[in-house]
Amino acid sequence: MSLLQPYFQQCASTAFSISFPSHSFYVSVSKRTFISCCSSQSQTALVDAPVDSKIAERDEIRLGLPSKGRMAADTLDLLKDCQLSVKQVNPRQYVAQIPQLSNLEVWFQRPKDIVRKLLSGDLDLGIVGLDTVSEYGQGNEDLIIVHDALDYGDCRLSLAIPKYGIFENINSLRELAEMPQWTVEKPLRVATGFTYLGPKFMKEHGLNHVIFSTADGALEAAPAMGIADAILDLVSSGTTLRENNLKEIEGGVVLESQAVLVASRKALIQRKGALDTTHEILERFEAHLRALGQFTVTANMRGGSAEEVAERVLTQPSLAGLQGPTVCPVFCKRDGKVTADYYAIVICVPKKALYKSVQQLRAIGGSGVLISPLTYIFDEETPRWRELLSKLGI
Ligand SMILES: Nc1ncnc2c1ncn2[C@@H]1O[C@H](COP(=O)(O)OP(=O)(O)OP(=O)(O)O)[C@@H](O)[C@H]1O
Ligand SMILES: O=P(O)(O)OC[C@H]1O[C@H](OP(=O)(O)OP(=O)(O)O)[C@H](O)[C@@H]1O
Ligand SMILES: [Mg+2]
Repeated sequence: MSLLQPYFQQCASTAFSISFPSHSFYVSVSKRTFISCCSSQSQTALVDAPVDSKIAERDEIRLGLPSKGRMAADTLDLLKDCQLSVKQVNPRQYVAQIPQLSNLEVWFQRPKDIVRKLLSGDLDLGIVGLDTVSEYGQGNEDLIIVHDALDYGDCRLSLAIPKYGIFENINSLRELAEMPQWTVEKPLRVATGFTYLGPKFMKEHGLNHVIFSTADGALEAAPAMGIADAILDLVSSGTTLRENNLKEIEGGVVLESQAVLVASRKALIQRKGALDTTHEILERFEAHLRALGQFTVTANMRGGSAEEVAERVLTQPSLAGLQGPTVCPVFCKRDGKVTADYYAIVICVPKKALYKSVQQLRAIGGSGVLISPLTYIFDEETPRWRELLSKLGI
């Protein structure tokens, strides 16, 4: 099999399509099985592939979280901010609970194993980087991104080349592809840990004379060591590239990544309680993440009526709030009579537009402007939930 290098692609719950360069055929398998997958780069991985239409029986829903590394602490912080604190007795214990979600078990795993275990049916939900889902999920349709922007772990998978030598004047993927140096005998050598996404990207962009090598880390050393011409790796600050005399090129970004909530489609459809639990987690995430970008602004404004004040507020582009301003009379007693000369307005403003909003409020007569943080914004229904139901065909 490794000689023929077939591509294995799960195409249905009970069947796999095995494609060879010239033809393809299907085999039906009726029980859980381990399948060795080979890519065109001879990279071999074991995938615990679920082939039953039924999922493994268990009562708990399992959520996989990164056990260590860059994503681990931020993931626990996000859950805590959503009032879903993970109770872990000690850091070496790999199973934990979230008391607010009684039917859920947390399992700490390495990010790539979270994706593999979602595919094998050993986890139902997971939080990892989109890069990891894309690399290790290999487009498997059982994986569904439930929340695509958890707002941490930002990075991009990007192609980089040396700043010097034959690459000095090469600044785009097109220019790199058009270099006469790359031939069948002497292909462009790319070092990467992304042995699925790398070849796929190159093929899709018409770079045919390319070979890949892989290493577990410090890839940026490969060009200077003479091992590779280019590297394909994650970049966030860009410091590692800079320090190793490498540069990114236009059109060379394979993927923009951040932390995502990912689920097994099969688990959401078949496992009792999985969809409800996912709904709750999604709602809490959405409510928290929406609120993160906003402040509540309260100000007093002199006016003849609530409508007149609202009209004045709505003339300003940064003061529209989520659905419009809340305007309430501020009552005071003057000469024994209760009157409302002032109105309090309450709006949500994007953090980025805070100062502009304060200026606009002042311009229309606002005074005593109070700014408070927002903790959660719960909408009637989150767009991502509707999207998820439609992806599930519900
Ligand atoms: N500068 C960065 N470099 C690498 N990963 C980053 C960076 N910024 C954010 N990330 C995110 O963090 C994840 C990597 O975290 P970590 O290094 O813990 O992963 P890992 O899979 O345990 O790595 P490894 O198995 O190679 O040790 C990436 O998949 C990516 O989503
Ligand atoms: O753009 P930057 O902020 O510099 O980050 C990018 C670097 O960080 C990661 O490496 P990591 O620190 O995980 O080391 P490793 O490659 O040796 O595992 C990644 O593989 C890049 O090398
Ligand atoms: Mg590195």
